[in-house]
Amino acid sequence: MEVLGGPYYAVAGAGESHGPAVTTIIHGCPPGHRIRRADVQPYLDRRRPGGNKHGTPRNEKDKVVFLSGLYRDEVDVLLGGSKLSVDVDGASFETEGYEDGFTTGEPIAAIVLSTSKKSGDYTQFAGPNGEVRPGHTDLVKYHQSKGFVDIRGGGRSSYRSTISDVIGGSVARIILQQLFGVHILSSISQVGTLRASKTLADHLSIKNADEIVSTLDSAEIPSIDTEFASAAGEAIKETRKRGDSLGAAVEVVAVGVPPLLGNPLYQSLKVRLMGALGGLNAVQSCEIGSGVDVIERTGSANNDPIRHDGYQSNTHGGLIGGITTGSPLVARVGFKPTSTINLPQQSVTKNLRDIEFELAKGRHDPCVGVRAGVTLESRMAIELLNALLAYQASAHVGDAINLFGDE
Ligand SMILES: Cc1cc2nc3c(=O)[nH]c(=O)nc-3n(C[C@H](O)[C@H](O)[C@H](O)COP(=O)(O)O)c2cc1C
Ligand SMILES: C=C(O[C@@H]1CC(C(=O)O)=C[C@@H](OP(=O)(O)O)[C@H]1O)C(=O)O
Repeated sequence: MEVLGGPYYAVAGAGESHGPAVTTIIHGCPPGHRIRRADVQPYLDRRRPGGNKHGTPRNEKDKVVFLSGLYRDEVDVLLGGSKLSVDVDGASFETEGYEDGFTTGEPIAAIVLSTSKKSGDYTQFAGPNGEVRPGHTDLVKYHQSKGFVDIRGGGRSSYRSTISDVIGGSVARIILQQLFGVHILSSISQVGTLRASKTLADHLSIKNADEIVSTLDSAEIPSIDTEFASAAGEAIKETRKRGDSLGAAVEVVAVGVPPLLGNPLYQSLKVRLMGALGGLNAVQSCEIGSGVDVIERTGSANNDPIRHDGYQSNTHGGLIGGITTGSPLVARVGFKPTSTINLPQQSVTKNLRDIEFELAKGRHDPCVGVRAGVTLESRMAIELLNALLAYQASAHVGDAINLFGDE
């Protein structure tokens, strides 16, 4: 089944790039946590298309409406925000979404409408004679679906589907922050051949997290290294003008992570995290801690010294044996250059006739790394909350379970 996280905290999504809406259902959310729509919306604002001049020109507002799973007795506060109206069969129906409530432990559903679609731009890809973009899902999805794939935008394989990741991840990170003060941030560390000279992992702590968040949130290229960010912005602009695209790397770091979460082997937090981050659209690599740099080190240079108060350095990136150590969780994710470009390329039609492919129309990101950070953070939050719930489900065998006091 296509869910993120799980089995304890799981996020299910539905909806194509040019469909009416993207729908999300969160299963397994623990009860009693305050969730305000206004606390989730800023994460969707970071993800939305049209919010960054270095991203796709498609401009969606992506306002979230919560439909279930929240409650409080002050119903005017619970319902104090969004309205939902639908016209069907000549009749109009109106209701309110949830604005501010406490999780009940029951499924949380949310909806985000898609309103800025130019589906006519994609007729080039329709039917058996439709053309195939090298690097996108057009060919494999067409044949896998026996020709019934939605070809508008990237269909279900579009980055638009990650609205669900961000809604599920935002609820998870709000809860992790309420419980343990966890902060999860990301920073672009490479664009093409340009590399940042500062790393987020070296600079982030629980104390300065809010300050770093506000700097990154206001940046066009969200990177802790502002000099690199302005050079990267220029490179993206120039590359887009030439009709081409650029790859990127994004660093994701969580601080305040509780120790001892995660299973040791086949479902280890390392496996899960690498799958969750490495499985995102356009990702080609996912490194933990020092990543590929460890290959050239000796053990004496790579081992993190330990004292009674914890690990003294963090080449391990917060995980040993797939279990959290309490050190920051550190990952570095590598993205390929956007496959949809404005240059001629060799390709085929869906029925495998050779063609010289040229993109007719469409709105695309010239460097996918620019908008990817919030989704990586969200996926990390989902895996962390799932691991926390798994720990609590398995680590207290033998503890008394009482409802009305002592037996
Ligand atoms: C933030 C982000 C934005 C993206 N925007 C585009 C885009 O505008 N055009 C495009 O062709 N691919 C875009 N992609 C990549 C495609 O979704 C992805 O390449 C496609 O689903 C195929 O999956 P794969 O590259 O993982 O094999 C984007 C990816 C991310 C992470
Ligand atoms: C719609 C979003 O980004 C899209 C991601 C995407 C892709 O192939 O992944 C391709 C483009 O799709 P379209 O041409 O349908 O607009 C991007 O704009 C979004 O992030 O919400």
